[in-house]
Amino acid sequence: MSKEPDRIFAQPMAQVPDFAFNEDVVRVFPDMIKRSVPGYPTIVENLGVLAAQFAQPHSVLYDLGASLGAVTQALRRHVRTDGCRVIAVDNSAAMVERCREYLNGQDSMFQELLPVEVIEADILALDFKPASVVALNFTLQFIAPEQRLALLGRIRQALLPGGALILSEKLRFNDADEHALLTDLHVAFKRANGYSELEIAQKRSAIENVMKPDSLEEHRERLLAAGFSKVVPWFQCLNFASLIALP
Ligand SMILES: C[S@@+](CC[C@H](N)C(=O)[O-])C[C@H]1O[C@@H](n2cnc3c(N)ncnc32)[C@H](O)[C@@H]1O
Ligand SMILES: O=C(O)C(=O)C[C@]1(C(=O)O)C=C[C@@H](O)C=C1
Repeated sequence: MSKEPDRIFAQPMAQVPDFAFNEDVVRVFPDMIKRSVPGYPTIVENLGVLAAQFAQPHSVLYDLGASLGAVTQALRRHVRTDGCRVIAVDNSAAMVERCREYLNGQDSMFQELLPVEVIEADILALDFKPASVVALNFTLQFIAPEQRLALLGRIRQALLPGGALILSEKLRFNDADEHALLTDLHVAFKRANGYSELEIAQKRSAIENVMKPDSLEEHRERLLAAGFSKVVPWFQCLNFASLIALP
């Protein structure tokens, strides 16, 4: 993975453009996500461990909004179930191109990995195959809020008995004090990871129009409305969490 440091928001910008998963972001993405999302390495590695418990023989494992394929690589490190294959999907051409390179690297270093296909597509237009594991790792928050329920409904329909959706998201909190505290602590996390006040402020304004976090309660209610039977949070670090949703 690229070691290039994220300096995207380091210089003052006259007008901060909306955040996009373009070539510039792709180049620094491993550094950006690790320094921005508390618990990210733990979530990614354990997503593989969890997936191994839900993977059903001869089924598909989806990594939706795969970016550079960190989750796909974790699935391939941990899932040993017969006949499984991974489908990684992203609608950023720059991400998909680099993701394929990284997965080729993984193929050349390890044997007997699950087969993987990387597709450049909009997950809202995807024709889902029967799947035992679906990972949405910090992707749903970039989908327009009015499209989220329909997408989760289609994922639920595709899920096989014994499978699971694993959903990781930045959270907002209905209690104003809780929201303020965890937001401040997230800023402290970013500062401790070397981001300046300017970088933190410019990134905040870049993502505010394109990334709309929900509360844990909203996630739970929407997942149940989409037909999931049980929602179990398995990880939270500050204002970032990951949930297991069972069909
Ligand atoms: C925060 S990143 C996901 C990080 C990644 N899952 C990981 O764990 O490293 C969100 C990704 O979702 C992708 N994305 C956003 N909307 C999408 C859509 N409608 N269809 C497919 N991919 C989408 C973006 O291009 C971006 O790569
Ligand atoms: O909240 C932030 O500041 C973030 O940077 C979050 C977040 C995310 O959750 O996906 C936003 C964009 C980048 O992909 C990396 C991290």
